Amino acid sequence: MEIRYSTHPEQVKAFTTEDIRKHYLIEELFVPNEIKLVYTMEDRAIIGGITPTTEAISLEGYDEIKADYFLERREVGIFNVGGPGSISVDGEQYQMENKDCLYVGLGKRELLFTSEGSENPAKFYLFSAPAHKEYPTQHVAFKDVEGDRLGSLENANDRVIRRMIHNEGIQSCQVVMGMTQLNTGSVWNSMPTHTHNRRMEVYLYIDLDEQSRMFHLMGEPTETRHIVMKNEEAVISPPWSIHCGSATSSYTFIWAMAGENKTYNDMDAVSIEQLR
Ligand SMILES: O=C[C@H](O)[C@@H](O)CC(=O)C(=O)O
Ligand SMILES: [Zn+2]
Repeated sequence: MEIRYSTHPEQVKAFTTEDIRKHYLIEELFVPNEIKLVYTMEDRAIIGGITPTTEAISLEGYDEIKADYFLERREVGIFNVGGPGSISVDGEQYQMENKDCLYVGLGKRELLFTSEGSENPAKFYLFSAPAHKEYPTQHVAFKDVEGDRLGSLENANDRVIRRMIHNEGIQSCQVVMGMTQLNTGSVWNSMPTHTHNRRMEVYLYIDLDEQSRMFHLMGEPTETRHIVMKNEEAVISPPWSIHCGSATSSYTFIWAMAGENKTYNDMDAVSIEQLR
């Protein structure tokens, strides 16, 4: 498990491109037959990728969290961004098609991740946060969530947002999670942008082709920086940072938050005049 410390906005003013990437960008999440985990001190979230091939992969406790099993003091939201697979939670089997979501609460001991085939393996994306109460395990199939239309083609941000783990959906202690899909010809997400000092957020960009790049924007509204990202990379947004971006093609992203509250609308809107 890799550890990422928190950063102060004053530090970021002097960051080089390499510094920014080292602190916020998460590359190579989906390595065949491996578990990749990044523990960020921002709200103690753990971001992960699990890519089983021929054998099942078990998610266990780690010394970094001094836990005998992963969910001893945590909850986790999971999306499958690869081929079909399944997750077994204390013996209960959940089928996970592409873009399906599973929430697993505090206290579940055995988590086994399996791919249906090794040529097109499942890619399980994880977002975990500390939890103090058990909520039931819940699966939501992508096809069963209609979603809401946001933006417009004129503004190059025509998109569909699906909220899976949130106040009116799957219940959790801290984790709020969902997926936004940009329609063809649209490239901008989350603009006009916002911060939410109550919650950190992570974006995982998917469905970008090999030659496309995301120009993700971060930083204080008056000190913006950008990170050039590829398909299947994630980026950590500290609570004080904006998080939005534009890519060279349309794409999908999974957003995940944890912190002080679970109120999706609790955002501090940033007007376009404020941005520097
Ligand atoms: O705090 C909420 C998040 O940044 C995202 O949900 C924004 C988003 O999905 C979008 O604009 O499409
Ligand atoms: Zn946000």
